[in-house]
Amino acid sequence: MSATILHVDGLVKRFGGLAATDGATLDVRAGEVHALIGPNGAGKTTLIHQIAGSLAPDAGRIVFDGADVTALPMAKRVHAGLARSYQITNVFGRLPVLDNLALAVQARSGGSLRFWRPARSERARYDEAAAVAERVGLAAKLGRLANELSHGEQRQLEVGLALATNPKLLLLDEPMAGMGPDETARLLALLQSLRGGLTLVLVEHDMDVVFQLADRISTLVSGRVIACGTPDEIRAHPDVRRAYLGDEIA
Ligand SMILES: Nc1ncnc2c1ncn2[C@@H]1O[C@H](COP(=O)(O)OP(=O)(O)OP(=O)(O)O)[C@@H](O)[C@H]1O
Repeated sequence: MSATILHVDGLVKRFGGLAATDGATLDVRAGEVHALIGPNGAGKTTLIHQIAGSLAPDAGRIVFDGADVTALPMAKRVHAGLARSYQITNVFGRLPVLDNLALAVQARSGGSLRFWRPARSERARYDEAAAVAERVGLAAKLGRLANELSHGEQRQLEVGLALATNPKLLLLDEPMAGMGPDETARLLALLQSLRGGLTLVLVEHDMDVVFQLADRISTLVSGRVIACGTPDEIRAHPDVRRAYLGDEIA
């Protein structure tokens, strides 16, 4: 069995009187694809924000790759190898795909946005950006402006921007949202191709995607993980069926 790369212990986040996460506990193994599912409002996105570091928990602990990162700001978590795929609003729409990726590579190296840089490191950065573009299926679109990409291609670019930070674990919040069947199939194939070297944690409402992609699934209800297991175990789990899946996957 693989080692645990992420241990989430008793995370709580309250918004006024509402506990969006209410003692969420979860273990993610190195190299696995781990899906978070649950009904609307169960706290999935809140949990992803807490793991990424964009939302501070009110209680609980996050241990990543052997270190307690609960109090670390997001940028330091990215440096430690814990990255989140962002919505396209965070990319430079009027810059080409390749430049967006090169900026993400630069951000990882801690580079500032100086206008003078040694030519060799500049070339290395662009070579690396091109390699990431290839990995996410955008090798033919290097010169295309980000805001001219199709919706599915923008999602591929988002994944590429996260990959450019060279993560050990990648968090994805509803990667398939708003995509048609062809685009979904393409992104699914891309995520499949990442398995192994990288650990993936994703929130996804498309159960076909979840059950095809995930090695293990955690089910969140009212801010707590009520069950964790393989797709077969989750499909058959009486509490999960009662709380969420019902006849959907019968
Ligand atoms: N910033 C916020 N302020 C107040 N309430 C919030 C905030 N963010 C989330 N909530 C509430 O916390 C609960 C959990 O929300 P969250 O978005 O984490 O659930 P989710 O499982 O991702 O839902 P969905 O599947 O609908 O995206 C919801 O009741 C939501 O309304």
